Amino acid sequence: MSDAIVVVDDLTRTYSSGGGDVAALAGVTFSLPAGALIALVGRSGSGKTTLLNCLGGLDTPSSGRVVVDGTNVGSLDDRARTELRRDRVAYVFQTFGLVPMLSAAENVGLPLRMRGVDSREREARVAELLDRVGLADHARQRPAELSGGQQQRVAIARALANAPKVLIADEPTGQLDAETGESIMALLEDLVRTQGMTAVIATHDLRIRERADVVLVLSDGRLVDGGRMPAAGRHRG
Ligand SMILES: Nc1ncnc2c1ncn2[C@@H]1O[C@H](COP(=O)(O)OP(=O)(O)OP(=O)(O)O)[C@@H](O)[C@H]1O
Repeated sequence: MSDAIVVVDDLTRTYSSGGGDVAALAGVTFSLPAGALIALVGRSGSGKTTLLNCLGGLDTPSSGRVVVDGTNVGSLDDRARTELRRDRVAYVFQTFGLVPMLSAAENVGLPLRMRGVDSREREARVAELLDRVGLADHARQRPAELSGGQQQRVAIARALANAPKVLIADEPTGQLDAETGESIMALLEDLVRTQGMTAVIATHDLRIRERADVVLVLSDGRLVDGGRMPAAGRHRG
């Protein structure tokens, strides 16, 4: 499986809480091809967020291995983890996570600023990214001046800023009406197909199954479907 961009091997994550240990993930194994759209589904509490957080280095496995783009995420020190999150794995959240005081353009430019990209190059890249998500005319607006769907587009543009190999999205349409949610899913699919990025999208929206190359189904912390890697993603280049 040399072209796997994500390899998860016997991953467990156990939380200790007042009522005893909770096995949020219990022996999850799968591989994902580069350039694929992955839907992660399962009932509330099945472990979706925990899995995404382990992929993105926001949470640490109790045991098992998570390899993203050749890097063993579980064994990274803080600096390497920060670099992974800055350069190779990007997140999109249900609640958008934009900085309220900054304009759309400034929000999108933040990851570039953090990487030390100079202002001229940053401006060009931000304009390109906003155009890519259909917001070229909204660059100066702050999040509160944008609709929910537009805010999520800004968050997606920001996630794309450093050209990540893997985009992780946790319920990206959870706060949006059905039609707006559909347009966000269509945008994410289009980005996967045209940029060769892999997107892992946790969602309750079953329509994503129609778009996805792989559907991972979690139940009580176990993968009950989708562990096998298909031949390849449908990257159109
Ligand atoms: N920090 C924590 N401490 C204790 N238990 C936790 C913690 N985070 C998650 N859990 C538990 O782990 C299990 C999986 O939670 P997780 O948030 O990954 O599920 P989910 O599938 O994303 O749910 P939802 O669809 O509701 O977001 C749940 O039983 C949850 O209560």
